[in-house]
Amino acid sequence: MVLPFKHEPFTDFKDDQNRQQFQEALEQVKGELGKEYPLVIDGEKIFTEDKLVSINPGNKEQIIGKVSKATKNHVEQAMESAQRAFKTWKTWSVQERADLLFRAAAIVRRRKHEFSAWLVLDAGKPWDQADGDTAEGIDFLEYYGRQMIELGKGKPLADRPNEHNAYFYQPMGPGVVIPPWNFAFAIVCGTVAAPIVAGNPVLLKPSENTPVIAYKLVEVLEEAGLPRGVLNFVPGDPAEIGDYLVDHKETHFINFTGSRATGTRIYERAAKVQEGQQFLKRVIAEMGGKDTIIVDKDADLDLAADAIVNSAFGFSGQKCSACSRAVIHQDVYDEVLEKSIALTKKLSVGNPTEENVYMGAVVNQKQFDKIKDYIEIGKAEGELAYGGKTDDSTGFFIHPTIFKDVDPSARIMQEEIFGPVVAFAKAQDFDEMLEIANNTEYGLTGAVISNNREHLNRARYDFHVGNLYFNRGCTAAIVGYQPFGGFKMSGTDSKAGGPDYLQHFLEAKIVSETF
Ligand SMILES: NC(=O)c1ccc[n+]([C@@H]2O[C@H](COP(=O)([O-])OP(=O)(O)OC[C@H]3O[C@@H](n4cnc5c(N)ncnc54)[C@H](O)[C@@H]3O)[C@@H](O)[C@H]2O)c1
Ligand SMILES: N[C@@H](CCC=O)C(=O)O
Repeated sequence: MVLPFKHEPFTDFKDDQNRQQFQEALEQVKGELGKEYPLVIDGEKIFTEDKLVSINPGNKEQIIGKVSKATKNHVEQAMESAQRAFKTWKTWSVQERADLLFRAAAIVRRRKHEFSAWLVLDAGKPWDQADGDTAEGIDFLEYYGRQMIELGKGKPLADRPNEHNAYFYQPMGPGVVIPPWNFAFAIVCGTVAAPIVAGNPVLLKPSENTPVIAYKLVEVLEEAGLPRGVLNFVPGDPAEIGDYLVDHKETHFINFTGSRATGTRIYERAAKVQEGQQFLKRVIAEMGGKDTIIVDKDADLDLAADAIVNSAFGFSGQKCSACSRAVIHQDVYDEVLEKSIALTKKLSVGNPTEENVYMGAVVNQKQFDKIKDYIEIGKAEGELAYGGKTDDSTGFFIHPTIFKDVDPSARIMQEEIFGPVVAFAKAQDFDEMLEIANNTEYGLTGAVISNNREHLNRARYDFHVGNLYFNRGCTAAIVGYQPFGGFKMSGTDSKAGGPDYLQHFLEAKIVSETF
């Protein structure tokens, strides 16, 4: 019997034993750094000369792993293997496919700290953030397994005398999964597990920043019994193989999570019907955010400051959901700003392999340079209220940064920075707060801190974001509790971790029999 879904508990790092076990996992993973990893095509491990070299963002000298790079030829072989695998994978019962995900979840759960330790070293995640990432990966496996069992029952239809109508779901065929690096385990897990449990083979091209932890998932699924060819691992240079994967005439779906620029490119290219293509491709594109926390005059101001600071600086703001805009009622603006600065001063920045580090390094030099540029832009657009310090001598460290008195149309209020930078803007009343909150091209997350029920009710419908939170921060959605996905240029609103997600990878079929 499958137990009802409950999210994976987070590790309590106040507990000595948990801390000790996490340290041991870090030591174990450190002993495995620098290894070479293959492509996986049709179950075969293929090592190539050309490699992606993944480094520790907190310690640039440390090589995490060297991962083989797929060429277009490899992608072609992977697609052929996926097509072959589809013939048998689609015949597995939904229960058998779901059981495979449950076994994979059990494997990860048993080695939870090891996976989190890889995230600390490969993605620069502090312990608690890494633990949350691994827990979310387990949740996706558990949740989508249960959802598939449910969908396997089809949907009820009306029948008439001598007529039997059936509504059921079937897989579509092979597709491509293109995840980002910032939830290097959870998002890879979720975006791969969903199409696979639905019966579709996958070509996984992980982010070039975090390919090692993605390979670890491939190993887990193999250990859980996934047949050859159902998951093909094709890391590589996106400039070389990205378009090829998307354009391929046998690619039935592209399950993408990443930036607006890449997502819109994929969306456009996938719309073109290639020679010999016999179906329309589906694109799931979950993209960036420019997320706002509104603080009403009638609000708990300590809660407001805590929500802003943790949503802005958790994982150094490298979340699509991160708060990068705080829009505050003029009557409480100074107080919320002061409280937010006071909380920010207490945050530690350092190498996340150490315990109790709040913020590690940002992911790479490119991201470091980009954030640094935005800090300079911010200095011209508003007043630097706190932070602004950067240091890339050993790793890519950026200190939490607050700008005040920023105009809502300023670049730092409009463009996704994806770093620990938050801009504060003052508003006269709730109408203006909502207007500012909605004045970006994104629509991913948002939060309202208020004790005014009428204002909360208005925000429910007029704050145009896919994930809206009341009296809490705007990050940390949990699978099955807050399905995730945004409006506007934040994407196709797929609601990952929600009850409608698997339908993106299924064809609904009706069979009507007269007798
Ligand atoms: N909405 C969400 O659920 C969500 C979740 C996490 C991250 N994000 C967004 O992701 C972005 C950060 O991730 P990133 O830096 O990895 O994004 P990115 O767009 O640079 O890369 C995402 C993926 O696309 C691949 N890619 C790049 N160019 C490609 C091309 N031409 N064809 C095919 N694939 C290509 C990359 O290799 C990577 O695997 C931020 O904008 C963030 O907001 C969104
Ligand atoms: N689902 C995550 C964000 C994922 C994007 O980076 C959250 O809710 O914070």
